[in-house]
Amino acid sequence: MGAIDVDWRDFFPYLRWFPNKSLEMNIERMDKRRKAVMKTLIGQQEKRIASGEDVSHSYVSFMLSEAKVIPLTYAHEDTELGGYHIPAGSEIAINIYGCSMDKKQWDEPEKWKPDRFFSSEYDSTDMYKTMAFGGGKRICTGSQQGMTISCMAIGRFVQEFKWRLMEREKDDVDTLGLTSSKLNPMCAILTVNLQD
Ligand code: HEM
Repeated sequence: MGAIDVDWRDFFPYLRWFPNKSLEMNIERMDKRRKAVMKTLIGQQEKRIASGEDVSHSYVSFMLSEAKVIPLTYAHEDTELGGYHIPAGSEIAINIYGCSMDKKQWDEPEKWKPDRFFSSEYDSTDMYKTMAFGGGKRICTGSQQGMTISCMAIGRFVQEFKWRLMEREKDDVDTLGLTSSKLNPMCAILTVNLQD
């Protein structure tokens, strides 16, 4: 949640001094809760390791052994990435919207064409194609579960119900923040699909 929260000051770096208290408090609250959970998990794992239990295949052990966890978007030292020179101290934001609209990667990217994923050209298991789950070492650990639940839920909604828009409802999707959201909540009428 914190990662996709938008701080408008990022778009106007010269206004960085301007306070944005609600965002900062929100991030602080999430950070406290995350730290409390992580501290407990790490504590439990450390106890298991100290007792000699073999926990080498656990995710937390892996993270503990590689504990120099590097945020994806901050360059600690001068580095080369994809042929670009990134000076130390730079913050890097990946333009996922731009990647998803890249015509070299996607045929008619602006069109809603879920059928495109039937083609072998678009491998739905290729996590880097959409970056929906992030990437690298900190990639979403629940990606498989997220994919399974989302696909199953959407499939069931489509199979079990007939969908139609409320009268005068129009397709007014627009991009707000970092994700695409409806400008106004969509009102749809669902009826149970009794045909099958
Ligand atoms: C469709 C559903 C989901 C989406 C779109 C999603 C997306 C993401 C994204 C974008 C990240 C940040 C990755 C990065 O920093 O590169 C993330 C991290 C994470 N997600 Fe998910 N996620 C989903 C479902 C889940 C589920 C079901 C779980 C757990 C059961 C989960 C657990 C996590 C955890 C633990 C992290 C932090 C990983 C780390 O920092 O090492 N996610 N997720």
